[in-house]
Amino acid sequence: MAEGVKGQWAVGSGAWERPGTTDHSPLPTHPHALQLRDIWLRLGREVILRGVTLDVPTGEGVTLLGENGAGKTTLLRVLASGLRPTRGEGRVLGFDLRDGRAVRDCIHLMPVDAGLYPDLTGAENLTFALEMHGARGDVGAALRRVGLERAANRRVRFLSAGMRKRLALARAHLLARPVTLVDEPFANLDDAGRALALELLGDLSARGVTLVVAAHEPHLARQVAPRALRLVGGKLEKVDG
Ligand SMILES: Nc1ncnc2c1ncn2[C@@H]1O[C@H](COP(=O)(O)OP(=O)(O)OP(=O)(O)O)[C@@H](O)[C@H]1O
Repeated sequence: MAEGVKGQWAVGSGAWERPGTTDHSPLPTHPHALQLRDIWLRLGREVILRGVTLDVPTGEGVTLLGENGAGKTTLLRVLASGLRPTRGEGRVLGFDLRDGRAVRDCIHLMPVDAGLYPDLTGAENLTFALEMHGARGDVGAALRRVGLERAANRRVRFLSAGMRKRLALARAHLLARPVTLVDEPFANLDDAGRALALELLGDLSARGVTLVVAAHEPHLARQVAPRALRLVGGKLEKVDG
């Protein structure tokens, strides 16, 4: 732990079993899934985040709101250690954000564009994701659950936007990382797809996964991630009600 921040971070230890898989190798757990302290981020000439401080107890669900361009995706990328803050510090399950490898092992980010490999099939994308995390799971069942069994052997580049979103949700559900960040999970989905997204994310939440859901549909997102925060002017504001 860096000098100067001792005592600022809650500590804890334990083991995490990957829910939904047959792989029970322990991962660290911690009373706080996310801890951010005065995070600033500049991208080019623009300062996107201007002092974001956040504590998310493990297992809590957070809905992240904010208008287009507010910085939701950027904040999710910081949390996934994909972008290094210009200033400030953060921890994911006790791991310093600068320890990208440790953070990426316990976190999954579902990007807004689904973040799939276009030249792999649906089944290959899921299998590859499991292998990357050293986890096991039932790829066929995951594809069936999201209604993509017939698309299992089609390359992702030939799937529709909604089908890709379903596949990305299936991957997030299969991986069930202790901290799961989802960027606009309801976009591009039909009514049944939105219900499915709620079901899969609700399932993760019920298993103790800490969810952060960036969305423009608070009425949906808060069903699975009740605490709502809004990014305004690069800072987080509490949303009442
Ligand atoms: N690579 C980049 N370089 C420079 N600026 C960027 C970069 N990526 C994003 N931005 C800027 O950061 C700001 C926040 O973008 P971000 O995608 O985080 O917003 P958002 O809240 O997710 O928006 P939306 O609701 O439209 O998805 C925007 O002004 C955007 O132009």
